[in-house]
Parts: sequence; C-alpha cells; structure tokens
Amino acid sequence: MNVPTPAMTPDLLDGLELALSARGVVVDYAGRRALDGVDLDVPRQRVTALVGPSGCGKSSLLRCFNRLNDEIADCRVAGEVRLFGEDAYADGVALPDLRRRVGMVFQKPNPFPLSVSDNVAFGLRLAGLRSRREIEQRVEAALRAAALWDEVRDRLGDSALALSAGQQQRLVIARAIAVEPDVLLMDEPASMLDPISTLRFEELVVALAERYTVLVVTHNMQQAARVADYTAFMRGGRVLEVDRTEAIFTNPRLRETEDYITGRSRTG
Ligand SMILES: Nc1ncnc2c1ncn2[C@@H]1O[C@H](COP(=O)(O)OP(=O)(O)OP(=O)(O)O)[C@@H](O)[C@H]1O
Repeated sequence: MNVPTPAMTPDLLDGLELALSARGVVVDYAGRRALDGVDLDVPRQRVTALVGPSGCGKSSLLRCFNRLNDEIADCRVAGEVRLFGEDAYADGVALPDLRRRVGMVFQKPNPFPLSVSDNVAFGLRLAGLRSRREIEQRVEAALRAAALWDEVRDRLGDSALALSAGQQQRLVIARAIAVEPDVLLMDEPASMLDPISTLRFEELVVALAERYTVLVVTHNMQQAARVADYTAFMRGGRVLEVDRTEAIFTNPRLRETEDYITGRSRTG
C-alpha cells in the first residue's frame, strides 16, 4: 500500500499550479485545538471538495485561507498558508485585498439588504469604481457568470431579499466574482437549497472552475462526486487523504476514508 500523503504529489497535480497550500496548519480556539497540523494543496482552476465528519475542522481550515479566523477572539493560527505561493500571514498582507482575492460563500445565503444590482456593485464601488456604465456592465457580466442574469434582468432594482434561496446563493456568487477573485471558498453552500436549486448550483460550481479555483466543504458525498475534481478527507483536525475524486470514491487508500465515504462511519 502506498503511504497516503495529504499534500499533492506531482502525478496528481498534472502540472497544475497551486492556488492554495497549507503546511502544518494548527488552529486553536481559546487553547482548544481544532486543526492539528493540516497539509493541503488546492490546484488552480479546479474544484476541490473538503469532506469529513462534523467538527473535524473543515470550516476552520477554510477560514485560514482568507484569514477570517483573525476575526474570532481567542483564535490562534500557526503554520504556513500560501496563496499562489505568497504567505497569506506575512506582515503587511492587506486583509481587504486578500479577501477580495479569496471570496467566501456561506451555508446561509447572505445578500445585503440592498437591491439585486447594488449587491453585485457593492465591492466594485468599495474598490473605487465610479463610472455608472462600467458598473452596469460588470454587474451584468457577474450575474451572467453566476447563471442568474436571465432571472433577474427585469428586477435589478428589487430587493435582493425577495429572491428565492437558490437565487440568493447565486447572487452571493455574483457579488463575490464581480471583484474578480482568484479563489472561491464555499462552506456547505447548497445545504439550504431545494434539490432543483442544488443541481443548478452544482452546475454553476463546475462552470466557475473554468475561471476560478473552488474549495468547497460539503457533507453530501454525491455532491462531492458530481462537482469536485479532487476530494480531501479530514478527520480529527487533519487532512488524512487527498486524491482525484474518482479515486477517493472508488479506491481510497485509507480505511477511515472508505468508512466515511460509504457512510459506515460519519462520526469524528
Ligand atoms: N468560533 C469558534 N470558537 C470556538 N470553537 C470553535 C469555533 N469554531 C469552531 N470551533 C471548534 O473547532 C472544531 C472544528 O470546528 P469546525 O467548525 O471547523 O468543524 P467542521 O468540520 O466545519 O464542522 P461541521 O461539519 O459541523 O460544520 C470544533 O470542535 C468546534 O467546536
């Protein structure tokens, strides 16, 4: 049996550039360990799924990549986190810039209480864009890329809160991609959507990987199998195994991975 390695081996990567990498990442909340030396590589312009039992540290790991853990009192992060080779925790890293480059989509759609178009324009205006025409063009392009334009083109001035949950989640994606990020982190993004919206959302995730790097946490194994090129299995605050999704599902190297994927064991 090969020794499983959580970091990507060159043959797995097929020459792909790494968008994200973690080495020996440790996260503590008020002294309680949540991540215990995580290694993970996330190739550029691919979908990587992060799966594992509840409490194994998936969200904590996602939040290292855009430094959202910085906002949690008593949270301490150690180890190495890189975005396209650059140290995300280096002195002088501007957090607004990092978070523009690494967008995040949460479980519960979180549109701002603004119109559809103002939601998407929000980050553009924050970045100093003033030309109304350019803002309109960028809003339309982002809504098209998020597969929402046809549904909202006649209601751009309506409140975003009036959209369905599935539409709101695609609007949040449009808001994130309007500012041209490199990476989209998604934390169980479809878990509150109905089955039809979920399938639409999954199609969108696959399409997004043509331009962006996607790292998505999911509890839904079928979803991981449908959308992800690579799947990483976490347990007990570590990434235990990562591989091409097909290999993880058909021929996992570790018994723990197999037990989790097949549903024999879903606890931490
Ligand atoms: N803000 C926080 N403050 C204190 N402890 C936290 C915080 N966030 C997470 N933890 C703890 O860190 C550990 C990992 O939690 P995390 O949310 O990262 O796991 P997860 O794999 O995403 O779980 P789930 O699948 O249930 O969402 C858990 O023990 C959790 O209680």
